[in-house]
Amino acid sequence: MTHLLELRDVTKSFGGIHAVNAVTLHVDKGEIVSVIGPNGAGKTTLFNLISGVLPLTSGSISIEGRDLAGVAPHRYVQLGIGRTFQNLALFKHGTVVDNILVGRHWRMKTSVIEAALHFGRPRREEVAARRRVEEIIEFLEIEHIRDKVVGTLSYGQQKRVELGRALATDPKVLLLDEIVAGMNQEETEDIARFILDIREELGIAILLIEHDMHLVMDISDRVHVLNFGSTITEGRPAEVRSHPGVIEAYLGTKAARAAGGAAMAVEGGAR
Ligand SMILES: Nc1ncnc2c1ncn2[C@@H]1O[C@H](COP(=O)(O)OP(=O)(O)OP(=O)(O)O)[C@@H](O)[C@H]1O
Repeated sequence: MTHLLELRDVTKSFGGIHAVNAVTLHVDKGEIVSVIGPNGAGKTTLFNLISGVLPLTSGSISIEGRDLAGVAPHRYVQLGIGRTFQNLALFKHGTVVDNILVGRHWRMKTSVIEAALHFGRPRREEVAARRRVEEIIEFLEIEHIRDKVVGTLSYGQQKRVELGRALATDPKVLLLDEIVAGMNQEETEDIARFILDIREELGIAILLIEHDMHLVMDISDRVHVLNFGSTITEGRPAEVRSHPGVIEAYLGTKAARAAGGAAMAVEGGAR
């Protein structure tokens, strides 16, 4: 079976450190998969490999059966890999519309030179791009801030704009890097709802890195656990939560105490 996104024995070394070590994982259409692990486990490096920001040391990554070896990083977006970043990477002086439109332009086929030579396609593409941006704005319920300068918005609103920009690339799989970090509970619940809607209504698969264990356990179909770059285990949230290797990996760290507490609360139905 061809998976939507497939990593096989993916390794990334920095000098002597295996930041990611022989990781094999996949995401199928319609799935929400989370990658968790203590600080330094290799999660961000893994995302940077999947989105073409970093080259692999060894192994392979494919999307819809197409091996990404030799594919230029900017083409990853066109092949359907979209992402958000851990630290907001928005144009703070641009409006919400401008920022989401940037995502659309990453996806568009027309280059600047082509745009200078032909008129028909670029113009049609531009009209279609603006229409798509408006659909995304409506989907994310941010009509009321569409013309606001991004730098003036709250952190939660900015995160939503970043989500919008990633959606504007029309991804087949969307990588969300700690999308709810720094958000309050209400904002987190809003994002959880949007993630589920993105899957249900837009048919986009999701791969997320997350420290918020409530979110992970609530919305993931499968959870992949890393520690020191290697996979500890992979499975349904309930299986992963009680895995001895996972508990051990988290024990003693701050994230672990939060995670352990969250896991227990979830198990105990305290939410
Ligand atoms: N550019 C780099 N050069 C050298 N080492 C790196 C580089 N990037 C990451 N590392 C190392 O690789 C390991 C994995 O780091 P990574 O940032 O991927 O972990 P993480 O799971 O995302 O951590 P966090 O939860 O804190 O964001 C760490 O030991 C880190 O120091």
